[in-house]
Amino acid sequence: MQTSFQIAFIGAGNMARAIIGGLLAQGLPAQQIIACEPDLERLRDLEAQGIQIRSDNASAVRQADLVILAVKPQIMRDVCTPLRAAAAEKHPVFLSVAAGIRIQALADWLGADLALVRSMPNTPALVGKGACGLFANAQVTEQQKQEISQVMQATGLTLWVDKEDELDAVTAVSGSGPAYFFLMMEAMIAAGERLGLSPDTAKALTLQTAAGAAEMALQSEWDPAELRRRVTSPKGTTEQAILCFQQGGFSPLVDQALQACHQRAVELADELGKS
Ligand SMILES: NC(=O)C1=CN([C@@H]2O[C@H](COP(=O)(O)OP(=O)(O)OC[C@H]3O[C@@H](n4cnc5c(N)ncnc54)[C@H](OP(=O)(O)O)[C@@H]3O)[C@@H](O)[C@H]2O)C=CC1
Ligand SMILES: O=C(O)[C@@H]1CCC=N1
Repeated sequence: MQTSFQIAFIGAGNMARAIIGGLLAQGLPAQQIIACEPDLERLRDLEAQGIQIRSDNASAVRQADLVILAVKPQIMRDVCTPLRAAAAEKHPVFLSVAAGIRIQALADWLGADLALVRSMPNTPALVGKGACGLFANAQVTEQQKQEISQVMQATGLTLWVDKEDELDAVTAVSGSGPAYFFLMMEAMIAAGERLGLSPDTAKALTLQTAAGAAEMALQSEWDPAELRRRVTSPKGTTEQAILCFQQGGFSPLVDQALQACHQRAVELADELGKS
């Protein structure tokens, strides 16, 4: 990928590292990335890959065109407010990946005239299979949106949403979504073992089946419901498993889980968004 942007990551934990991995894999030169954490020792592996490292967030903001805020929502306010002066000097675009931090809160903490993007990525960004929702404030220009799309597309699917509130739904579906599929994998591997497969065999079959089902659903002209029906022979084996899921309330449970996730994103925004 090509961008002239210097990209600073404030916080270099799980999500930042997934995006960084995706960007490097797509050929972004490591020197265009700056990673910031209070403890420099935790950044040595990134430094070894050619990434610039800093323990001073403000110095990174002064050097960046795009600042990716990737700290926990609970500390976002304390991390952002000391960056106000550097932001006013350099005017980079800020992109937050935090669940439940509204653009208005970022504007209150960083500066009302700044170009701000709120996003909800997910960790499969690391392998270029991420899914990311984005919402920009009015200060973000079309050209900046295009540049940000180009950066985030290096990590996978990238969609702009029309209303900021939609990002809480994006959180429930794809931000947190990888964990739901990992949970399903954990349960299937354990069940496979109980049915007599070795742990390695149960894991290999489960992961390949998950990847195969996802790839097939992406490539197929049929929707997932039809693909499911095509696996489910009348009076066959799958039918028994699906019946068991349905009798256990699988679809309402998934609905409840996503509602709870969505609700938590709204709660976080209400709790943490005060200026
Ligand atoms: N993990 C996920 O799947 C997803 C996460 N997100 C969002 O990404 C954000 C980060 O989450 P995640 O990566 O999981 O969390 P992590 O805890 O893994 O990463 C946050 C990093 O920020 C560091 N940090 C703490 N204080 C500062 C500071 N003052 N300046 C710079 N860095 C600091 C932390 O260091 P230390 O550990 O020493 O405190 C940590 O390494 C959250 O807002 C979350 O909502 C969004 C989508 C998916
Ligand atoms: O669990 C969380 O709060 C973060 C946001 C989405 C995925 N992980």
